[in-house]
Amino acid sequence: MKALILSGGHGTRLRPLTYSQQKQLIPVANKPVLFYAIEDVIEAGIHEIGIIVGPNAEQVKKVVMSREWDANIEFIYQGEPKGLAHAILVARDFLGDEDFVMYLGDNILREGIVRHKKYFEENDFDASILLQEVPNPQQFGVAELSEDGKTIKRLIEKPKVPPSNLALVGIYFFKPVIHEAVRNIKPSWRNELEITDAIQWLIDHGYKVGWTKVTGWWKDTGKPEDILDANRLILDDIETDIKVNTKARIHGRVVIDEGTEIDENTVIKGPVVIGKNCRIKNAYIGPYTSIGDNVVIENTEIEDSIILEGSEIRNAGRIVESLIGRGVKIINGTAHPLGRKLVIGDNSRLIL
Ligand SMILES: Cc1cn([C@H]2C[C@H](O)[C@@H](COP(=O)(O)OP(=O)(O)O[C@H]3O[C@H](CO)[C@@H](O)[C@H](O)[C@H]3O)O2)c(=O)[nH]c1=O
Repeated sequence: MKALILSGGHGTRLRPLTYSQQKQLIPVANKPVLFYAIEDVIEAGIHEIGIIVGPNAEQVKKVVMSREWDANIEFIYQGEPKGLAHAILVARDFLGDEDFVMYLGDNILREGIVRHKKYFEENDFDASILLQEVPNPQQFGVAELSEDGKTIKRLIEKPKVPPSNLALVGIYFFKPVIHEAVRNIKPSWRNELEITDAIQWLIDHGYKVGWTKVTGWWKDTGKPEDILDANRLILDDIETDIKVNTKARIHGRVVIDEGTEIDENTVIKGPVVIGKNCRIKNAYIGPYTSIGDNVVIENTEIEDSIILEGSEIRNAGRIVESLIGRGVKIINGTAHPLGRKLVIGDNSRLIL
């Protein structure tokens, strides 16, 4: 089996962060979202991975190749994001005539895919999808099951009136017949070749489509709230690992990487992850916070937030539920004229 991981698209719902970086590279608990997908497929014994790349192809390649993987990784250029089924079209040569798992690079699934892969393989399905009950099915592909709940009757992409609350998770298993399906569907109202339509084509043509239910948590990290939520869920599982000497007062599970200096006036209450070479002074770092490499924090309280690498936060009061990009400066200055002095990117959100 091969894997096709999707890391293209524009990530419009995550602007301004996605003006400068591909959305699947945003770190959750200091690890790019995309890495969780790569780790899951390798854990399931798949070592041939194709990664679909789009507008920021070079950036994705650089970040992925900065680490060693127990897999051959090929990058497949999609260009404009014309839909999930379009990604399969452009990956045709890479996929050949093998079964494959398609994994959306912005999805994180706590339990991984081992159990789901086994179910697909043991039941000789032509395709198998993963479903989870959600409170907001309008925002996903939704499945309607047969009366006995055994088979899938219909799949609809982002329905206004959902026939159920069973959302399609962004992980799909396919036999090569999917190539015929993606060649035979037409673009949707949003002008994309939808994977839900391709799977519906399989159902309509008598192919066997199975499904498994996700038991642990699953997150589509398409929006800032989702990234913060994924961060909380991942941090819930971390183990303490402090690689430096510090006199800071530390409670709960905390990870601190090499080269980071934290003074004795700082209080850290886990779960918290702090990267390399940070400087933290007279601060409070509260639960569910992830701090990237080379961050400076002084005289500030931060809780339930993600701070990306190279940012500097001084005398900034209390920061909560925030997603702060790379190289950001938040400083409470004393120079006249006093007041908020802002240099903010397009589509930023400030709640003061
Ligand atoms: C359209 C498109 C997307 N992508 C990447 C970007 C994202 O990492 C990922 C998902 O794309 P999005 O456009 O965000 O898809 P989204 O609206 O969340 O919906 C998809 O993912 C949902 C689950 O997350 C499913 O419930 C939906 O049925 C499915 O259509 O695939 C590509 O690499 N190429 C593309 O052409």
